[in-house]
Amino acid sequence: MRAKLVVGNWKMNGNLVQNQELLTAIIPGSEGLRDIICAVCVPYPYLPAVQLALKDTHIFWGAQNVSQFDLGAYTGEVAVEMLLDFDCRYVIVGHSERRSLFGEDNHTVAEKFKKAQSAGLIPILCVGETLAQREIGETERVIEEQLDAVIKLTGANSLTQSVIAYEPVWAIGTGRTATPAQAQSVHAFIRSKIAKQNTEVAANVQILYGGSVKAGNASDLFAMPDIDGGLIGGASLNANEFISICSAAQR
Ligand SMILES: O=C(CO)COP(=O)(O)O
Repeated sequence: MRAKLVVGNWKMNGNLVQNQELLTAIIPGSEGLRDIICAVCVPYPYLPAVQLALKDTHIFWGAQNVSQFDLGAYTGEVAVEMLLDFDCRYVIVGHSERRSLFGEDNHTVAEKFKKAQSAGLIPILCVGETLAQREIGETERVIEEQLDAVIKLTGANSLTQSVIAYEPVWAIGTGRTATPAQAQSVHAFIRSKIAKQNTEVAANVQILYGGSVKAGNASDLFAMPDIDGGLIGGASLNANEFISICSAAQR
């Protein structure tokens, strides 16, 4: 049985004071949660403060990106070893904002995935199609290419120690959510694709949905058989919303 997982992606938001307020409100709310894993992925500079705030709680933390390179002359980059210094458990790789705004292609994302995993971090691999791609019937092809780049570099077995997040680009920050049936259909496609290589890995890998998840639509999404939780953007910045979404993921 796969555990449900809800991850907040704070994106480039917050400051020291606001983050502390947010976590102070989330922590007590998280204490009553059962059978679900919660985490927040925060901007790099706040990792020490977030680690300090969360270290004795049930909430895990992580980063939103990582370098594909080893330590060295890469100005402005952050290496996996640095994330380990702050006990990160998760790192998001290949978010659509990184792909579209910062030029990360499938191969770069796969390298980041591999680097994170070889250091013992759990990569959260984001995949998803744009509206234009969906409208011309390319959804499965796009997602297949995104997954294949990782499988080619690391092997399908590596997906056991990872999380996949299906985030349709047209649903991110738009208030437009994929219907539970639309999301389920893509999640089932992802799982069946992995099953062709390894049925056990396919049965165990957590596949999250992301894109305008709110307290009001989370239960219907999480009730779908192949949706194992959510990757939450905007709503993760509001403690009540985030805790409600986590509660909706409880069995
Ligand atoms: O991109 C997302 C999470 O990574 C989703 O963002 P929103 O929940 O704000 O749509």
